Amino acid sequence: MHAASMLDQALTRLDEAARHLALDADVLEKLKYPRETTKVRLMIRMDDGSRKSFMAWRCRYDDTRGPTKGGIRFHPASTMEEVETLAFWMTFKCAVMNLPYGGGKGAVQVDPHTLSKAELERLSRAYVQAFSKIIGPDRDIPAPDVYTSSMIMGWMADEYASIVGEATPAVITGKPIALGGSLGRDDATARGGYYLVQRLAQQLGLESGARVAIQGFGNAGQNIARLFAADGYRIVTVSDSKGAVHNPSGLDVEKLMAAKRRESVTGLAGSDGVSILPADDLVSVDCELLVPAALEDMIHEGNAASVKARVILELANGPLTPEADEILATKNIVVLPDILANAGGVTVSYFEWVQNRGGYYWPVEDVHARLKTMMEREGDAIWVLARDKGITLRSAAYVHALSRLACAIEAHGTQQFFAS
Ligand SMILES: NC(=O)C1=CN([C@@H]2O[C@H](COP(=O)(O)OP(=O)(O)OC[C@H]3O[C@@H](n4cnc5c(N)ncnc54)[C@H](O)[C@@H]3O)[C@@H](O)[C@H]2O)C=CC1
Ligand SMILES: O=C(O)CCC(=O)C(=O)O
Repeated sequence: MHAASMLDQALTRLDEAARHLALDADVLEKLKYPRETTKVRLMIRMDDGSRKSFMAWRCRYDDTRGPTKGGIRFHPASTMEEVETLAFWMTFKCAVMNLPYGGGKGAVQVDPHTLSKAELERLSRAYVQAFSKIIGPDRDIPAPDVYTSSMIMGWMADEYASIVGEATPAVITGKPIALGGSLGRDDATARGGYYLVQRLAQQLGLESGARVAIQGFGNAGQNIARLFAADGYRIVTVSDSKGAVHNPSGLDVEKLMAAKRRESVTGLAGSDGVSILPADDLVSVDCELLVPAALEDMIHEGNAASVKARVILELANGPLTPEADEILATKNIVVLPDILANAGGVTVSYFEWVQNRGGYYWPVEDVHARLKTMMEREGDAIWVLARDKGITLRSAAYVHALSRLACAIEAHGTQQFFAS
């Protein structure tokens, strides 16, 4: 991760989108900087009685369109710049989907795999204690991201309830169903991307039987593998942080998931024609559809030219650098951009928040139907905008979001209300 320049890189997409709109200078001034980022050193008791501290952040990038919304990441390489960049992307993602939210994000710099379950719970509760004045159902609403889960969201919701003295499920989404989570949030990130590909399959030249390579095999990667495999796509290569496995005839997704539960997808190597591949080679595998579903900057100046896929579905946030975008455009590779492609997660988080506030819970079929409608509506609008303006889908997604943000900034007038 090139964290130092991450936000500047992300802002180049804003500048590019601004060229296609007649915007007041105030709009760009407002969106160029995070509104507030809070940094806290969390201190927890370890199982052996010692104390250990961890750096943690929460950024509320922009709240013009509503309370800030975005996940919390537990990762050893997380930095403040990464959190601010992810929060910037959330601002645009929520606007792309027309959700009544601004953008936020949080992180703890930790490798959660080195903690016991009890230590992980203490760390999750410590995060909420530290940020309890920043989060809130009408202020800032966290959710899961890399290496956080529904179990962690449940602990966090429970901690918030004990701080404020009443159950407040709408403060956090991605919770366990038993604590007010929504049906369908578990696979929503992948499902949104899947609905988008289904909708655009003809224009993208994709059909059942197409070969798919997936980078990252967590929530987003596993669920997209399952959904595509059930639809007749052939999953030929999959990677996780330990390495990659490859089978040109197709990998068995259930077996991949079992191997991942044991430790890593690489555990499948040696069986049924499955070979190990250096993880870096995944990007250049022969396939029609490449799905980055891990971390930022995985496709860059150094490897973009080797991509053979016709289409890239960005389930990860920021997996392509701006330099990679340029190289891929010259190769006519279509990129379904993160702020649209992975927006299924936050969209079903929004449904969860709505259900929490209404106290009425929807069947999973309703969640799926509403998600499909929204992915298709915004996907179609962005496709048409890109075609009419002769720009990439990424630029069109930013133009689409920026015009909504600009309207909201203007509507607020000069004295924007800040809930503080
Ligand atoms: N969970 C969610 O609701 C959403 C997640 N995203 C994004 O999707 C991406 C993945 O997130 P999740 O699946 O939720 O995380 P996760 O924690 O469930 O899984 C992450 C996966 O990435 C793998 N990984 C880590 N480093 C890697 C590397 N260098 N090469 C290959 N694989 C590597 C891990 O082994 C793991 O399988 C992130 O960019 C996240 O921000 C985006 C929208 C929503
Ligand atoms: O579900 C949410 O609220 C946010 C998910 C997230 O962090 C993301 O879309 O990157």
